[in-house]
Amino acid sequence: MSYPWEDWDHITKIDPDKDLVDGETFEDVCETGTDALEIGGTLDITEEKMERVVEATAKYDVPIYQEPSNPGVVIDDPALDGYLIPTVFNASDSFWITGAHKEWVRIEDGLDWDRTHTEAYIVMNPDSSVAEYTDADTDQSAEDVASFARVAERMFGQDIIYVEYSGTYGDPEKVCAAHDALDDATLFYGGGIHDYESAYEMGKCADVVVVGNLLHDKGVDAVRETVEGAKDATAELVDAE
Ligand SMILES: CC(C)=CCC/C(C)=C/CC/C(C)=C/CC/C(C)=C/COP(=O)(O)OP(=O)(O)O
Ligand SMILES: O=P(O)(O)OC[C@@H](O)CO
Ligand SMILES: [Mg+2]
Repeated sequence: MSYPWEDWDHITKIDPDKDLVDGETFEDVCETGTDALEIGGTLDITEEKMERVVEATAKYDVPIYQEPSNPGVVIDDPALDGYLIPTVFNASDSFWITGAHKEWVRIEDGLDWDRTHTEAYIVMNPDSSVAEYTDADTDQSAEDVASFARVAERMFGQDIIYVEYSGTYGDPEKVCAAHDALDDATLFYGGGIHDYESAYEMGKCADVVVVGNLLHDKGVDAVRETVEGAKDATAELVDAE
């Protein structure tokens, strides 16, 4: 089975609760060269806010995925290419590993399984909302992170492993360790990517870099730089093969 994210280098994550920089549009976001849009955030997300972003981005070429932070915000919109459903491997509360998923399946009849995929998160920034929200155990060495990644791929059949430092730049050694532990699964990295260099450095370790806050704080020119960094990192890895 092949999946679209196997060809991606860069995702822009849009938080429906936050505004774009003044004067910028969703068309500008779609023209940054990013490979996909992921729409989601942890706090204060509603169906209405989700719908607004999907509507504004649907007419452009970039694929759009919803990343719901709880079952109550999932929207049924044909414009979505799919759903990327988190499961947090280092959550202390099993609700964030399988519990929310069970509730979702229980309340929702007729889930579109072909468009539904999971992301195996390893949450690493103790100060992020997502770490607090899921009560994640973020004290993980490179070896721990690599082992979680291997468990996710080999024992739980996950196609996407996501090392998440939301809000802060992570430790490339840990991200590279996760990458080395994987055979075929795709490694996403997100957290604190803010310029060409940071995208390039993490792009050397992860298959896909995810850029979030930068879009809302600095805007599309800054995001475009990170697209270039991520793409250059991949191109060099391919050349070296
Ligand atoms: C079963 C369904 C439909 C949903 C459950 C999904 C789960 C387990 C969610 C756990 C939390 C999670 C991993 C959410 C993904 C979104 C995310 C990481 C957003 C970024 O969060 P922060 O940057 O920390 O938050 P803010 O930007 O909102 O402060
Ligand atoms: O907002 P930033 O720090 O770029 O993180 C991106 C993403 O991984 C958040 O889920
Ligand atoms: Mg955020």
